[in-house]
Amino acid sequence: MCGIVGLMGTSPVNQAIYEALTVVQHRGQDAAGIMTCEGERLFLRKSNGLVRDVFETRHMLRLRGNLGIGHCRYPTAGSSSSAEAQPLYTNSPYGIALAHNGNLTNATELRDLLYREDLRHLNTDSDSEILLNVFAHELQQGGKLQLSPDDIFSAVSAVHRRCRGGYAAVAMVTGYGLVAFRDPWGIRPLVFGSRETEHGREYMVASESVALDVLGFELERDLAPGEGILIDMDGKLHSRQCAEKPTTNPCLFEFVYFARPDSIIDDVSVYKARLRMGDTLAEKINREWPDHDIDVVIPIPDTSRTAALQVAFQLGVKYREGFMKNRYIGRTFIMPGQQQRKKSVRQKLNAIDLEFRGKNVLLIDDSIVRGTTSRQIIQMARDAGANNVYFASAAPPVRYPNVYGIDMPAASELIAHERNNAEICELIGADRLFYQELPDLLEAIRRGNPAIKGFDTSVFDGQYVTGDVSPDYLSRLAQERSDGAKQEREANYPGVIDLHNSN
Ligand SMILES: O=P(O)(O)OC[C@H]1O[C@H](OP(=O)(O)OP(=O)(O)O)[C@H](O)[C@@H]1O
Ligand SMILES: NC(=O)CC[C@H](N)C(=O)O
Ligand SMILES: [Mg+2]
Repeated sequence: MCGIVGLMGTSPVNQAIYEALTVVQHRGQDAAGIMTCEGERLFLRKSNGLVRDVFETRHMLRLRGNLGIGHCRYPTAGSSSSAEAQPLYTNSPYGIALAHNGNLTNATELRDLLYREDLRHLNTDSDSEILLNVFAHELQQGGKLQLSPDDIFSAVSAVHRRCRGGYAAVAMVTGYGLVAFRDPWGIRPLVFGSRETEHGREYMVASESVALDVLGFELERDLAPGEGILIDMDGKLHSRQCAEKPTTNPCLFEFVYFARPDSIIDDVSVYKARLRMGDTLAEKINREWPDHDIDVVIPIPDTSRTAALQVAFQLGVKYREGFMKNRYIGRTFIMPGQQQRKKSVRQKLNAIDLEFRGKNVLLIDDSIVRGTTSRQIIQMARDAGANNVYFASAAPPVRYPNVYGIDMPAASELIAHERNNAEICELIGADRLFYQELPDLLEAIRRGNPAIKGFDTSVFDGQYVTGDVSPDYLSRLAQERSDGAKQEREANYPGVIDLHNSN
């Protein structure tokens, strides 16, 4: 998914950006980067790895200035090369750096136009480098030595006209300030907030509100779909709706899995939405199986815990933490290869036998995607002596690829693709399987903010809100980015030598 952060401060921002990145680390574990700006100079450190591993003291000392942006990456395009870690930089015009969460669906066409018409050079296969260069080209079109906020917002409008897909972005324009914008469909989340200091007001932009909380910033609001904001070098906030017909379609998977429960997205508390997912899931179980024989409800840590708690409560059954999580193993779903994901589930979770022995257990997970977790966990529950193992997912079956920032490019890798409940149940080895209904999931989220009319429901129903995702596009994507294709590409990849990086 990727986590992004931007900060316009009144004192050096390096440490605050680092801390904010550790708070959005759950969105991307593969690479991290920070770029800061002091006067005319930009400073960059980025590399593969977790935030805590990428930045050593010597790097932090070099990241000078009161303005900066940061990124932690979960790749959905290009390669895993550290050259594609973000922020990305282009010198012309003005010196611009950008960090992006999401995925462009018209990257191929844009790449071609950037070469042929805009005469721009791209050095990586990253779609984020494309987004950066479209923004840079559009800023250059103004041809001004001195930029005004209007010029910056016109460039954001042009980005919206040219780009399709999911994108939330933070950028620095050297000499002008911090810019942030959100795609006109409102797929990817982006919030901003501020805090008062003795030297004036500071602004922070982030993928999730939890980053603002932890850093002591007050959440002002979400960026509206299509909106652009600029915090200029005097610390003044400017904002503008830059899209012609914006709509709000937040990604359902943020609420199901990606976001931290203590975040608020589009005015919906993720925590409360997950509790409501638990309520409706329990209702369904009760409806379909009123005389159930479930002895205990057990969550699969971490993300399912909030929903599981409420399932147990509504069913009137005990809630027990039967699986312990190794706190030093990250999220398995966002790991890059299937082998690593599979191995990490066992390393990450271990059963407490006494909670399983001789019991009928209902395991709850937030979602079943490839089935990597559920298959192994059900076997572990059996090995621990469970009598019957039932399984329930707080999300509906995931049947279609994601093209907006989640690395699920191939339908064939999804366990629910072209399979019915009975077939999935058998494949994961459960005695019974329950899925949340899509209308119930929508309602669980919408109850937090009835003004949200639409959602990006694509992984559940194959409807893509940007309107440009054809069967042809999906089959090309599957060919290029399936686990097998990725493995082969990375093995034969010559690598990109990074132009602007230091060790
Ligand atoms: O069917 P799968 O392909 O296994 O994907 C779904 C699982 O992956 C995620 O867990 P993850 O370990 O990534 O993170 P978590 O600790 O936040 O639950 C999610 O919470 C499910 O448990
Ligand atoms: N998950 C994301 O937001 C990925 C951002 C971008 N497409 C990349 O691959 O780096
Ligand atoms: Mg999980």
